Amino acid sequence: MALCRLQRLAVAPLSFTGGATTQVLREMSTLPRVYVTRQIPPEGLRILRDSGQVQFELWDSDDVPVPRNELLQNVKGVDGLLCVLTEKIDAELLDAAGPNLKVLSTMSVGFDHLSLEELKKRGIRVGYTPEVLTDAVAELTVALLLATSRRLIEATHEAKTGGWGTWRTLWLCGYELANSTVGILGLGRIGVAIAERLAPFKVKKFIYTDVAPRPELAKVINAEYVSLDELAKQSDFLSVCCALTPETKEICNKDLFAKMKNTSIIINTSRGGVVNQEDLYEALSTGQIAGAGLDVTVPEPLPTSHPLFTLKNCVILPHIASASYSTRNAMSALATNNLLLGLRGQPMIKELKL
Ligand SMILES: O=C(O)C(=O)CO
Repeated sequence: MALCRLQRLAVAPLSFTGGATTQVLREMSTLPRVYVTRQIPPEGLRILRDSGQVQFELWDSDDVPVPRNELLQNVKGVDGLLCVLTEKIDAELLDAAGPNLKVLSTMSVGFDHLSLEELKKRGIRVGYTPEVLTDAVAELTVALLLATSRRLIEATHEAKTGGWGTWRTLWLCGYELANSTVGILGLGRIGVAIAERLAPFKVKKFIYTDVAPRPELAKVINAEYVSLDELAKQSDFLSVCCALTPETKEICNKDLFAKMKNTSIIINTSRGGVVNQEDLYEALSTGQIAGAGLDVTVPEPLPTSHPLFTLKNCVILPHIASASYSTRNAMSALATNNLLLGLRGQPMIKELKL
């Protein structure tokens, strides 16, 4: 497949080359070898090329992820690996890479695709990309919340397809943020940034839950710490912002939905695995809750035949929360810098404590 060809690049002091010449250069070069699992945005690629620090190979497509078998082949003997969230970095892959692999850098804030235990066991350092995407994710969360609560997708569909009759008193009514209680499940930088953007909509109260109170962050948005039960009971809008861990897997399930108000809306911009989708379908289709806005699902992409797509009160986006040009470039730059620093044995800008 032309799009998915493996591009081999050897960077300065070796100049760009390709094909057989690269092979020769690779044999001659003593520069650390790096594999990049995706055609990352230009800023990161430029840093990698200009560094003169590594020779790298790239899966030269953004449309098709590198097939697992190819990935297992391509990582053999590399010193560094730069991946995105679609690659499962587990024991099999780390074994395939072998003992040279010292640094893994993921172009994501989430790290549920990484087996941290296996990475730690092998002494591999891990970089990731928090903070640079906070604004983009918060912005998209607000957009998704409003699209869901004010039924924007349904409304444009009605307008386009002849459903727009006379002005009607209760047609396409939704729920407003003014005087509402907004609950945040997992209060971190992103939860705070969402609350900061929602506050001017005259939200009455912010509440949150987490494994423990986070007073420093909560103070910024004047949020009250409550139990998960209270979060479900009180929230008019429940924004899921927690990482996917064994503890949070499917934490939004039928027990939680049963405690929510039938006027409440859940928004998930974290990871699909935090929500039990069968239970969500049930809660939405029976009117137990009013709506859901999902930027993340299990699996991704969600098959177009999935029952959630049949529901008018479920707005589904294809995992685009961080998808602005500036943010994706910043993520690629940070991921690349983390990788290069790690390979030099220096502290990364953002490194996971394993
Ligand atoms: O960075 C992540 O973890 C994402 O989900 C994409 O922005």
